[in-house]
Order: sequence, then C-alpha cells, then structure tokens
Amino acid sequence: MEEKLPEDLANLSELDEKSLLEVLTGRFTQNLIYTYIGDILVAINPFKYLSIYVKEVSVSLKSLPPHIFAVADRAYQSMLGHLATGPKNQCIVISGESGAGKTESTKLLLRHIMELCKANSQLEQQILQVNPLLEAFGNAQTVMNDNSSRFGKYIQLRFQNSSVKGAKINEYLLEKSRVVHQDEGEQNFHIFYFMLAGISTEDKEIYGLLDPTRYRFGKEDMVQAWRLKYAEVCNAMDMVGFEEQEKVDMMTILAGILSLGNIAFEMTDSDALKVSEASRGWLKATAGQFGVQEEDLLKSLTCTTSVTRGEAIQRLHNQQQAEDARDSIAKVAYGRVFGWIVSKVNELLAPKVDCDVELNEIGILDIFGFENFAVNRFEQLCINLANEQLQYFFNHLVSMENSFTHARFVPLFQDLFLTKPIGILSLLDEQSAFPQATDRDFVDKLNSKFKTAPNFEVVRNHTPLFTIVHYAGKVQYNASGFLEKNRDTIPANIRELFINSVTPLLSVLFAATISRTGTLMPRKAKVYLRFNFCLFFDTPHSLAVLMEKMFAASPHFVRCIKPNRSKQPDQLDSKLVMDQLRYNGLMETIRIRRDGFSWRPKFREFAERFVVTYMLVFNSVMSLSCGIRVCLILDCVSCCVDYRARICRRRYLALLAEIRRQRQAQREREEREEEEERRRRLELEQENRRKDCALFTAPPVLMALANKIIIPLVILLLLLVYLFMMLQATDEERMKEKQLKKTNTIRWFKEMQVRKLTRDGGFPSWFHGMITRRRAEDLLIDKPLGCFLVRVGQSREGFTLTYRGADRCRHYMVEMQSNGKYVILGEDRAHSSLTDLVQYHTQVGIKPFMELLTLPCGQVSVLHSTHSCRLFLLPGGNSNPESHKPPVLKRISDRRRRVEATQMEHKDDDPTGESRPFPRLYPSIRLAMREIQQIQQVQTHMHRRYRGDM
Ligand SMILES: Nc1ncnc2c1ncn2[C@@H]1O[C@H](COP(=O)(O)OP(=O)(O)OP(=O)(O)O)[C@@H](O)[C@H]1O
Repeated sequence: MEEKLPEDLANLSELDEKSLLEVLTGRFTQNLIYTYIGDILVAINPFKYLSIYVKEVSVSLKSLPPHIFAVADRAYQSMLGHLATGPKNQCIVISGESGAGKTESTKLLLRHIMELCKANSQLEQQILQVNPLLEAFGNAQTVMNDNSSRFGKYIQLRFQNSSVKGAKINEYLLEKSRVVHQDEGEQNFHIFYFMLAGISTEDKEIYGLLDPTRYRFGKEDMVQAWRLKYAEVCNAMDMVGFEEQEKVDMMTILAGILSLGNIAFEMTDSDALKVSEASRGWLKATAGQFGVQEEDLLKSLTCTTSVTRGEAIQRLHNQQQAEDARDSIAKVAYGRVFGWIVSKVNELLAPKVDCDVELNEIGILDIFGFENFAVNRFEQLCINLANEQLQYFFNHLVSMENSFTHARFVPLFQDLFLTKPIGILSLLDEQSAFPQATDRDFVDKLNSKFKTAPNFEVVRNHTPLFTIVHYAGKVQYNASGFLEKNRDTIPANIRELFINSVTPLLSVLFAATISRTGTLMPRKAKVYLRFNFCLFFDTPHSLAVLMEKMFAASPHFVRCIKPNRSKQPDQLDSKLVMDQLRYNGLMETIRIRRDGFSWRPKFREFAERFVVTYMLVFNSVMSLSCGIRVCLILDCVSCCVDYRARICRRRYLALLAEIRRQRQAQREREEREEEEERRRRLELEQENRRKDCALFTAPPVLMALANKIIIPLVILLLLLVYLFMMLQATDEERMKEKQLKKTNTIRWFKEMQVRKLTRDGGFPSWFHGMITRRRAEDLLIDKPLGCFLVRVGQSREGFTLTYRGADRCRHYMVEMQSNGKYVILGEDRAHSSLTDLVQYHTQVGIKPFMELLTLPCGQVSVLHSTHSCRLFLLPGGNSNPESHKPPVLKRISDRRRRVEATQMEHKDDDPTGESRPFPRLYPSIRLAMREIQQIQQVQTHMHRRYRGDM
C-alpha cells in the first residue's frame, strides 16, 4: 500500500531540506504533483498526461486536496465573498523557471474558473480561445521548453456577481528579437511555422509565400501538427471576433516580415551598398506584401534621412547598418502586430455593462521564469528584473507575517536597478540618449558606480560583460546590443513609409504610439517611438503598477517546479528541485507558515468582518463547544490588545466563517418570523374591518341582500370587464411586439443571410425557414436519431438547430457573431457559413451529448422549399444584398484606392458571389515570386552541375 504523505508541508514535524525533499519526491512518484505550503500551492511539472483534470474531477471535488483547481475555486469563492472575507479582487501569481508549467497552470486555472461561473454564454468560450491565439504569436520553442512564452501576461477576468462579464490582457516584454535571430536549438515564434504549414496552396500564391525552407526567419522543417495548429489559430481568431479582412491583412504583414528577412546586402566594387542579386526578388516581394513602393523601401533600408534646419540630409548605411535597419523593421512590425492582437482582444472582450456597475476581478499573472543561459542578453535582464520584482512581492507578503524575517529580504531590484539617477536602468537610459555612446561605455559606467555593491560583480573582459547576483543565483550579462535595444526607435522615414502603406492595418500600426506598458495606442506618434527600459518600470502604467494592483488584491501563489532538465516524465532531479525551492524562498516560507498565520486582514476589515459579527452572534456562539468558545474569545481579546497577533490561522477562519453562516441563518429566521407576524397582523385588521361592516345599521334584509349578492356581483362584473380590457391590451401589445421582432428577423435574414445560404436560388434541404419550435418537433418526431433541421429564430436574429435526440428533440442556439461567423452556443468552433457548421457537425458531435448530425430533415413542399422558406427569397430568386465592403480607411492614398479598385474587380469575377476579403498586395508580388523561383531554379541547376549530377 502506498504511504500516506502529508498534503501540507507546513505540517511537517521535522523541517529540514532532507525531509522536505523526501515528501515531495514521494508524492511525485505517486503522481501527486501538487502539495501545499499553507495556502501556497507547489506544483511539480509531471511532463505527462494525468487524469486529474477531467471534468468529473473539477465538478466532484469541492474541497479539493492540493490541486490547481482548488486554487481557482478559492480565488473564485473569495472574490464572491463566500469565504472568510467579503467580496474582494483576487490575484493568482504563478511563478517558476522556464518549462516549470506556468502556462499550463494558467490554462487550467482559466478553464476551471470558466467552469465555475458557467453562464452558458459565448463569452467563456471566447476567453478560453485567447490562450491558443496568444500562444501562437507569443510562444516559441526554446532549449528549455518547446512551448515557451516569450512574453509575460496578466489576465484580468471581470465578474458581475458570479458571472464573467469580460476580460483584459496586459502583455509585457515580448521578446521581439526572436523574429530575426534564434540561438542554436531554438525557433522563431510558432505562428510562422503554423502559417507556412497550414495555409492552402491557393492562399500561398495570394500572399506571396513560398516553401518554408526558403526563409531565413523560419528555418525548420514543417510538420503535420502545425497544420492543425494553424486551423486552431484561425478558429480562435474567428471565435474571439476578428474580422476576415483583419486576418488577411495580418497574414500579409507576416508574409512581408518573412520576405524581408531574406533581403541580403553586398558592397559594389565602388564601395556602394546594394541589394544582392539573389535577393532582388525578395525586395520586390516585401514591398508588395507591405504595400509600399519598392524604391521607397530600398531607400529606407540603405540610408537614413534626417532633417536639420529644414534641410533633409541623407546618410548612407554600411552593410551592417542596412542589416540592422532590415531587422529593426521586422521586429517593430512583429511587435506591433502582437500588440494589436492584444488590444483587439481587449476591445472584443471588454465588459458590456453600464460603467457604474461595479465589477470584481480575478487576475492571473503568468510571467516568464528566471533565466540564466550561456549568453544572457538584454531580454534576460528584463526577464530577471521582472522576476526579482515578483519575488519581492512574494517575500514582502510572506515576511509581513513574521517581523523577524523581514530584514532578511533585501529588495535588490530597488537598490541596484531602480534607484535614481544611478540605478542600472537610469544609467542605461542616460547612455542610450547619447548617439555616440557604446555598450562598452555603459558597462564602464556600471563598473565604476557599483564595484562595491554586494549584488554586482565586475567582469574584466574585452567584451562588455557584468554580473548580477540575483535572488536565484549569479547571472553574467553580455551588454552587446543593450543600447540599441533600449533605444528601440523607428527612424521617421521608415515610419512615414509604413503609414502610407496600402494595407490599412500596417498604417494603423505604424501611426500608433506604444504606451509605456508596451500596449499599442492608436493615436498620433511623436517623430521617434520609444519603448525603453526605464519607461517600462518607472511609470504609472508599468509593471510597478501591476504590483500595486496585486498588493491591493488578495494574492494566491502557485510555485511551479521543474523536476528535470530533460523534460522527461517520472524523473526527479533532487538537486534541481532543491535549488528551485531555495531560490523561490520556499524553505523560508515553510518555516513562516508553520510558525505564523496565513491571513492578514487590516484591523478595520477584521473588526468589521468578525469582531462585530462575533458580538452580534454571541448567542449562537454559546451553542458551540466550550473549547471553540474559548478560542474565539481569546481571538477577540488578542485582536483588541495586539492587532499584529490576531491574524487568523485557517482553522479560526473556518470557524469564523461558520459563525457568519450561523448569523446569516439567524437573520433569515428573524426575517421569516417578522414576515409571519406582519401577515398575522394584516389578517387581524381585515377581520376587524369585516366585523365593522357587519355593524352597519341598514334594514337587515336589504343589508343582507347587498352584502351577499349585489355588491359581490358588481365587483365581480367590474373585475371581469377590467380583466378583459387588460388582457386585450396586453395581448395586442404582445402581438405587436412579436410581430415587430418577427419583421426585424425577416429583414435581418433577407439582408444578411439569404445570399450566404442559397445555392442556385434554393435553400439547403435542412433549412426550414421560420417555423415554430412545436412545428420543428412535429417534423422530427417520427424521424430517426440524428435527423435535424435548421430554422430561423422567431424572436431573435439567429438560427436554431433542432435535433432528434434519443429521448427527445434538442434545440441548439446558433449565434452569428459580429464578424459574421456562426457558432453553436457553448461550442468552441466558429464557422464561415451555416452550411459549414452543419457539415462540421456531421463529423464532430455537438457538446455536451456529442450528438452527430446524420440526416437532414427535408422540406415537405413539392416546390422544394416550404412556404416559410419562400417567404425569405427575394423576388426573382436572385438575392443581391449589398456586398460586404472592406473597412473604410481614414487616410486612403490615391495609390491605395487604385489597388482597391483592382481588388473590387476581382471580387466581381468571383462566381460564388461571396465577398472574400483580399490582401492589399501590389500585383508585382506575382512577378517577384516568379523571379525568386527562377533564381532558385538556376541556383539549384548550377549546384547540381557542380556536383556532377547532370
Ligand atoms: N500539469 C501538467 N500536466 C502535464 N504536462 C504539463 C503540465 N504542466 C506542464 N506540462 C508540460 O510541460 C511543458 C512546459 O510547460 P509550460 O509551457 O507551462 O512551462 P512555463 O513555465 O510556462 O515555461 P515558460 O516560462 O518557458 O513559458 C508543457 O508544454 C507540457 O508539456
């Protein structure tokens, strides 16, 4: 039999590293990957599938043993005020090194919270779809993790009472440099691979994309899995609400980034710079994909234009500068696409409630883990600083519980990084402001300022190196490129070029400014766009603001631990685990949790919540056992005597929650009694009034007649008349309202749906127009299982899919999203048309019963379509609703208009009549692709001849 190991490390009788490791290892071998330290959850990555996340677990285990769902449950219940405290914002902080399982934990938390607040709305599905979308654009394969998040995120879920009303994502520090450079064993962002693998041959031609192996920015081979991932990303964009045209524009920009990476430069004999012969086609392709003129693009790559005293001065680039310009365009374009996706998601998922409605919040912070590679660059410094700040937050909260430990946690980042004007970040900004300053100068400055600082070590080397002793260990940084990365500026000529692109999204992205958190702000930019280090950490919108938010909320911590470096299941490297426990401050935490208390309310909060409650429910407390009463009284007394000492342990919290529950029950009992009393008094009064009437002195026979027959009769008559009139009025109103809704739905259907649904002037056999629910059920009653029909809703703009189930008919609501996609409510898949939706569910069952559509219930009329269907057809059978126009641009240049006119011509050629959005590419793109392929064919031919194959 398996040994029963403690679930909470704070309960260990022997506390040393050995026993701690023994418990964790023992639990890990029993597949118990979660363990508590008080209310902190330690999660060891199993690197294998475990059946502990199935729906039954999340539903059945209310008070879960250590589990990620238990954290979600606690945060949710606390947010609602169902636990010890009143309703309050919550935040869940997930930390750990790269590959420890933070992103997976975030997904599980989100999933479970959505499960808890199930309101059967599409919003939950949309929120869940945000993750695959962000992962595709913000994650990449690294040596540490095949799906490593290359950005940090803080997801805010907003609730009104128990149901979710919206969500907001804050993204931090996307590692843009990955677009142009990947170290050995690493890859570019997933989306490039997904796109190249998943895009159809026809679309490849449209976007000007070639075989994946042709690109410098994405050098890996494609696999089948990426094709599926691409479909998943497209579906996520549809589900969240992206417009088709926006998707197309975005893909065009990604194609442009890929082509841009292939432009190479060379020096001519006369020492001038030119684009290499082999990559001239790529220059043309890039210009076509970005929707800019080839000459303008070339100019912006090969020289910088600056204006001095009204005079434009051109400075020619050398080869290195031209390559830097190329890479910086790619990085900025990608960074902005990512920022745009996030702001678009935020716009689509913003709560649609009155602004005076107060919303509660659960925030989930998933931020990159501490990193220490062979070469650590600017990005690692940013990441490690963020971790340093998080650790400070954690230490601060933990040390609050034990004043003795407070002094042990030195806020390194505050002293070394943030001090003004001599913190590392200030010095970096100061040096970045000097155009002539070099990375070496920056490191020299650091060496002279911090040579005696305890957390800084000088490195004597010809490369600009320096070492910082972080809470998690020593990290040596290579400062090459620090200044350039910190400047992160776009020269004015490049910005101008892209603002005038024919791709509206590109001009929006380059016209926008970047907020200090890195968020895209769609407004006029200054000449130079800056997003630098100090801005990030210094301003009211920075990570520091995030910290403020977190300090104001009730925190929950999940500490993820990586069991081994080889990402293997069932292997636990004790040293690696111990190191993580140590630098996470977990050893210290266990000690504190054992000795102290885990909940630290403010005195006022405590007094309001419990002391007062205690006084009020003194009577009910008397029914509790003597021991408990003593504990409570001691608590209250100590609370008044020493506020610091009154902080409640969990068992007290449970007890106090029990008292609150009893108090609530008592209040309800009292209210019931009051209500009873009021009713009794009312009855008594009525009785008395009746008696008074009886005392009225009229002739007894007349009185009896009036009392018993005439008056009741008249009252009855009046009542009947009144009722009749009322019924008629409400009936009329209801009829009018119903009719109005019906008319609106018919108009909606005629204007927006007919064209999409009809083929050759007729409707599909399963479509029955606007019939009632009853009629739909009658039609299906004698049909076999799986038979189905689709009807138009009578009171809402949407469809209903009626399905012949095993026991009865089921009605699934089909919603049309604002981007024109069709979704069955609660499903996680969006479809371009109703026909696609039906087709899809002939293969994939509809949740929750996984019902497959097998047989369409045909229309009964001889004319193939029922009366209700014909009602919708436009005269002549030819529906000609106004075609869907591409988004109107604010600043459409003449050039862009010409391009759009050509595209409109294309649309008219489309035999299906569907207005499919087109990328706004120059026709030259085809020429460019041909040119590239020809050059490559020549090269291959020569290569073969050289090898003697021919
Ligand atoms: N609970 C889990 N069950 C099964 N496998 C898991 C679990 N958590 C993590 N993994 C595995 O570990 C891998 C790495 O996890 P994850 O991407 O969540 O790490 P991370 O801490 O977010 O890393 P990074 O900081 O690099 O983004 C996952 O791709 C998955 O294969």
